[in-house]
Amino acid sequence: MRNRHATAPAQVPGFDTAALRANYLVEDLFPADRVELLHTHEDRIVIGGVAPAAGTSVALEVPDGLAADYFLQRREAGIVNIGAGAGRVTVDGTGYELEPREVLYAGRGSRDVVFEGTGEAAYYLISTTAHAEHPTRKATRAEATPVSLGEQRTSNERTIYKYIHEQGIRSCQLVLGVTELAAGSMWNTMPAHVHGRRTEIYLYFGLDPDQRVVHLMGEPQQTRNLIVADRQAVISPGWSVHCGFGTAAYAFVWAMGGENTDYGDVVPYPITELR
Ligand SMILES: O=C(O)C(=O)C[C@H](O)C(=O)CO
Ligand SMILES: [Zn+2]
Repeated sequence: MRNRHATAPAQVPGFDTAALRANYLVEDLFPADRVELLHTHEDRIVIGGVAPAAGTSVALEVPDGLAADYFLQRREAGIVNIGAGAGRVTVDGTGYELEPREVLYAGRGSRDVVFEGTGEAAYYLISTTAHAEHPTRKATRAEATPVSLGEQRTSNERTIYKYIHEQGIRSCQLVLGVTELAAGSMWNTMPAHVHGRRTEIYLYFGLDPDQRVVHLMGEPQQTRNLIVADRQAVISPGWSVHCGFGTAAYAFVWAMGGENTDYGDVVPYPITELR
């Protein structure tokens, strides 16, 4: 399991492009033969990914760094099929079919998680610490809570599908959804915001290989940018804005862990206030 230390905002002005990418961008998350994992000390979130070959299956192993008997012994996880075709995840012997962009929540205490390869499915996992057991549950796109935001005029017309949240699949601290942009809309998350009580991670997907998302991060008064490719993630500490624009169509999984699960607990910064 890779490890990322937490950073302070005062470090950011001293980071060059390589250091920014080394601290906040996560690349190479979807191998075929194992679940690639990365732990960040920002709210102790673990993200992972696997894209098993058709006819194979890959189990979620517990890495040494968690010092646990099994991965979800003290954790919960959200799993999203970000691939182009259906997949199947088995949790403690129960199989869950996951169509593209559908979400499975696996509660604390789940022992065996297995990702089945269909050739087209790719599984993204995000895990936060958990102090209580909530039932393992899947949600289809129709069961998600859609929130429509933005306008065509400002190129940010989009639908935020909330899956794991206070009115949806319940969790200890994980809040997760998928944002889809309307055709021609390129900007996500405008106005940008921060939420000091939670870390958020965006996993961009559905982007053509020769296109990129320009992701803005940093304190609102001193932003930096990361050039992000398909299936790469960006870690946003509680002090960092997070928004971006794509050079072509894309979607992203956003997920948060931290002190509360109140989706609305954010401080927005209009574009006119960003520097
Ligand atoms: O497009 C958006 O706006 C988002 O997807 C915002 C995320 O939901 C988010 O950052 C939640 O804090
Ligand atoms: Zn946010």
